[in-house]
Amino acid sequence: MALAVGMRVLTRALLRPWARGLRVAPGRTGPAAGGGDGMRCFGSPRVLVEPDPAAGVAVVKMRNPPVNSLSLEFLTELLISLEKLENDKTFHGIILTSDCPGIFSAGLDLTEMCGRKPEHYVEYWKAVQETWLRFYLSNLVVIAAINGVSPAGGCLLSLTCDYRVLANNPKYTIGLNETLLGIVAPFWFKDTMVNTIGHRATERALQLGLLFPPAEALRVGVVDQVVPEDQVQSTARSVMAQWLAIPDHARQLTKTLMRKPTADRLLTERDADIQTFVRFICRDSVQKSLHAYLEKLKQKKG
Ligand SMILES: CC/C=C\C/C=C\CCCC/C=C/C(=O)SCCNC(=O)CCNC(=O)[C@H](O)C(C)(C)COP(=O)(O)OP(=O)(O)OC[C@H]1O[C@@H](n2cnc3c(N)ncnc32)[C@H](O)[C@@H]1OP(=O)(O)O
Repeated sequence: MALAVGMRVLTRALLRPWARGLRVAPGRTGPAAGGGDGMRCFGSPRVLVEPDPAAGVAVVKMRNPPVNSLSLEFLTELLISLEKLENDKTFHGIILTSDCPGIFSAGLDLTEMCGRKPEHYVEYWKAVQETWLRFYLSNLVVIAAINGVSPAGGCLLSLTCDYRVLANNPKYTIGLNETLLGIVAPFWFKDTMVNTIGHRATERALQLGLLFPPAEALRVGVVDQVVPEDQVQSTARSVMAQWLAIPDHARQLTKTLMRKPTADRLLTERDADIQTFVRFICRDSVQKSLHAYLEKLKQKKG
């Protein structure tokens, strides 16, 4: 039932004008294309997929410049790429990384949550929920190669992965910083963090809106490994090999066993969660905070 609802959201998204023609954008043969067996890079305007069929792995590169903010279009393209890879028996794992220098993802797109109509907020929030559910419950091994800063929704996306490798650069902070924007991380953001670093550490991190630099992120457990910047991709590949050596069915069932209770909570409260989001985001005080935050980002330049 829940899956059917998810499929409807995805199908509806695919029917949107901007989503048409996104299914395959054939490109150059990928550098990681498995010894020239002819499998090409594919993807969409904002998501580049570099397949390595020999290894059963695809590198999914987010390229929604300037900051990989998770707009409705971008989330839809990410979902389409994920679905395509999941439906292709060649692939057992994906490495999620960024094509935008210094930025993994700036999180949810603030312009999707500012000055729009309630119907838009409903549509956007459904896409955010769907992305979390799909990545969190994916049967594939998903490894985040975090090669840039990763606040809020960017951090959440990495937390849906099975393993996180972060580049050792003090600028590459990661965390759920929603309170700094005057907004609140929803319960499933919080649950995902609790499952990763525990209750007390989450309580502190979320209330203070902490963005952890690499050493701190490793200490608290937000990431699993911190490596020199030029070793992020190779480390993600070695870790992937280790995970793919485990019998797939046993690993998948264990993942489901660990994650399903958390996902079920959102699945059973999905509509209520949308209503809560829309009510919250429509508040004057919240809109003011978000506008002020966006303005601050813009003024930073000048
Ligand atoms: C009871 C409660 C129940 C329910 C809760 C309901 C609702 C709340 C839930 C909402 C959950 C929200 C999750 C989020 O993810 S919110 C987004 C959080 N993100 C951030 O705080 C990051 C903001 N960005 C930055 O800090 C910097 O941009 C960054 C990423 C460090 C990069 O810095 P830099 O390279 O210097 O680039 P600029 O800052 O100059 O940015 C370039 C350009 O991008 C625009 N931009 C940046 N971030 C975003 C964004 N997240 N969304 C949209 N646009 C963004 C920025 O404004 C610049 O635009 P310009 O036009 O000036 O070029």
